[in-house]
Amino acid sequence: MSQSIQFSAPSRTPHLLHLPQSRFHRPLSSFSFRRFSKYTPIRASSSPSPSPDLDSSSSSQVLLSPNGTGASDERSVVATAISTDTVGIEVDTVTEAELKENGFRSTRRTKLICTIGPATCGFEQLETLAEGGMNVARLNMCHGTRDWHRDVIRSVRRLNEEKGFAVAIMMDTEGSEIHMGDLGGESSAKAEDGETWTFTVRAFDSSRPERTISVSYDGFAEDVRVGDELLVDGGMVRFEVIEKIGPDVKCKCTDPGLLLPRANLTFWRDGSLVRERNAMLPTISSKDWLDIDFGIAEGVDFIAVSFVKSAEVINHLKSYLAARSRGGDIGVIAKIESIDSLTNLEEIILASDGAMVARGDLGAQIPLEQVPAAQQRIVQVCRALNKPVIVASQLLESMIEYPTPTRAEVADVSEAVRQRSDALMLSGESAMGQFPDKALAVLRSVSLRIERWWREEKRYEATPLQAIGSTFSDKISEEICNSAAKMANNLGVDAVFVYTTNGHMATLVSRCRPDCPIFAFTTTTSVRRRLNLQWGLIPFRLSFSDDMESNLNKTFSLLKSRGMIKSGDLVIAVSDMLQSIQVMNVP
Ligand SMILES: Nc1ncnc2c1ncn2[C@@H]1O[C@H](COP(=O)(O)OP(=O)(O)OP(=O)(O)O)[C@@H](O)[C@H]1O
Ligand SMILES: CC(=O)C(=O)O
Ligand SMILES: [K+]
Ligand SMILES: [Mg+2]
Repeated sequence: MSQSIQFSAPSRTPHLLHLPQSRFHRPLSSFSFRRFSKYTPIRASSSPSPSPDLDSSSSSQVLLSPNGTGASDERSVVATAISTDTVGIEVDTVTEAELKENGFRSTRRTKLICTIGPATCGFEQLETLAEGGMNVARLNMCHGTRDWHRDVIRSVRRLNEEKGFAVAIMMDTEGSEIHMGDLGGESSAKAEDGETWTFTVRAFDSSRPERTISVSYDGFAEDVRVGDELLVDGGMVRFEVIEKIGPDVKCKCTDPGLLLPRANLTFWRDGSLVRERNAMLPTISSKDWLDIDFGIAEGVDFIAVSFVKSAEVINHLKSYLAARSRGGDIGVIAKIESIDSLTNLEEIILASDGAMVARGDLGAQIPLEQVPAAQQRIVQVCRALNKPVIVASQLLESMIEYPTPTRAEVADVSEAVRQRSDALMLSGESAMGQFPDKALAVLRSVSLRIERWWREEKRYEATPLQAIGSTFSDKISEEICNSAAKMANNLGVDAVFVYTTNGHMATLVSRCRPDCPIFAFTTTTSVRRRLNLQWGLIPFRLSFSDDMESNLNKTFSLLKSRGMIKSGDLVIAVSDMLQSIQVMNVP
C-alpha cells in the first residue's frame, strides 16, 4: 500500500501538455495507479520537462523500456525488466555488500576522495582504494606527465567497467601561483637552519646545483625584496631573503624542514602576504588550458580550479566546457585557497558546481588560526547554495609516515564530518604516503562513527535551508525534496529513492541531509559518477520511464533479487519527471 502526492501543472505550461504523445511527459490522467490506492493528486503549477542532458542512447533506453508504457500486471513487469536488462541495475559490489551486511541505515554518507600518486597509481592499488571506499580519484596536474595521468584515468575507467564501481575522476589544475621546480627528480631536499639557499628563475638542463631551487615565476626576483620572508608550503620551511643577484635570490633558512617537489612559495613583508605582479597572473595558465583539453579528451568528471579569484574565471571555464564537452558533463569545482576567493566566496560558489576547502594553500595565505572559521563558512555557504563541498589537506598528514593517525587528526576529520561536508580528501597520504589504504580506512571508520553518533543523538533535525529555486518548477522540486527529507526523518524510513535524469533532484534531497541513505537512480553513467561526490547519495544506473509505478516495481524487483532490500522496508520515492512523493513499504 502506498500513499502519494503528485504535482502537475497543466495550466502554466500548455506547450508541453499539448503534446500528449510526448514520451517525456504525459498528463496524469494517462497513468493508472491501481496498486497505489490512496493516491491523491494535488494540483500545483509547473511541469516536468525533458532533461537537456539525456543523450540519445540513454533516452532511447528510457523510452524503449518495456515498463514505460504504464501500469501492467506486476509479474509481467518484473519478468520483462529482468529479461531486457541483463545487468538491470548498476551498483558496485562494495556498496552492494555494505547494504546487505549493514542494512540501509548504516551506509556511509560522507564521500571520500584520494589523490593518486606514485603510491597508488597501479591497477591493483586503485582497486584496493575503490574497495576501501574511494568515491573520487583526484589527479593533481602539478605533478606527473600527461601520459602518466592518462594511464591512471584509463585504469580507473577499466576498474569501473570491470567491477561496476562508479569512481569519478577529478582533475586539479596547477594554476599559476609561484612554486618550486621538481628538484631534478629527487623526492625531497632537506634545508637546515642557517644554510644559504639560492632561489632562481634560471632553468637547469642537467642536474640541480647544490642548495639551489628553481622557481616557476619569471618576475620572482623583481618582486621580492631583501628582508622578505619566504614560506615554503605555507610555512613548513621558512627562509629570509638576504641578497638579490640578477635572477638569483639568496635566502637564509630560518625554519628548517623538507622541501618537496613543486612546493608552493609565498612571500611575506611586515607580516602581510606580498601580492605584487604575481597577483596579475591568470588563474588558468596556458599550461592549465592544455591540461583542461586533455581532461575533456579523457572524459574526466570534475575539474578543480586552483587559486580561483572570482566567479568570472569559473563562468569562462564553464562556457569553454559547454562548447567542447558533451553538454555539462564536467563539473567545475572552485578551490578556495586565497584571500580573493574568500572575499568573493558567494559569487564563486554560485557559479561553480562545488567547492574545495583547500586548507594547504589557504593556510599559507591567511593566518592559520583563521582557517577553521573559513572552513565552517565555506561548508555553510555550499550547503545553503546546494553545492557539494570537499574538505581537503592534512586531514591525516602524519599517516604519510605512520600507520596510525594522531588524536588531533581524528578530531579534525570528525569535525569535517560533523559539519556535514560532502567529501573528505586525502592528499600526500594517498599520493605518496606509506599507508594509503590505512589512511582511507581511518576516514571511513571516523565518518561512520560520527554519522552513527548523529543517529543515536537524533541530531538530524533540519536547520532551515534558504529557498534557492529560481523557476517555479525548481521551487516545486525543492519543496518536494525538503518534505521528503522531513518525512523520512519523522517516519523513520529506510531509504529515499530519487529518480532523476540530470541528478538535480538527488542533490536537493542530499542537501537536506536526511537520516537515511538516498538511492539515486539515474539513466546516464556520467551523472551517476558525478553524484558520487554528494553526501548520502548511493548512485545507481537504471533505465526508467516517466511511469513511477513501473519504475518502482522494476527497482524493487531488481534490488530484491540482489538482496539489497527486502519486503516491508519503508521507502519514500521522489521523481523529477513527474514531480511526486510516494511513501510505501517494499511489497
Ligand atoms: N602525480 C603525482 N606524482 C608524484 N607525486 C605526487 C603526485 N601527486 C601528488 N604527489 C605528491 O603528493 C604530495 C601531496 O599531493 P597534493 O597533490 O595533494 O599536493 P597539494 O600541495 O595539497 O595540492 P596543490 O598542489 O593542489 O595545492 C605532493 O607534494 C607530491 O609530493
Ligand atoms: C588541495 C590544495 O590545493 C591545497 O590544500 O592547497
Ligand atoms: K593543484
Ligand atoms: Mg593548493
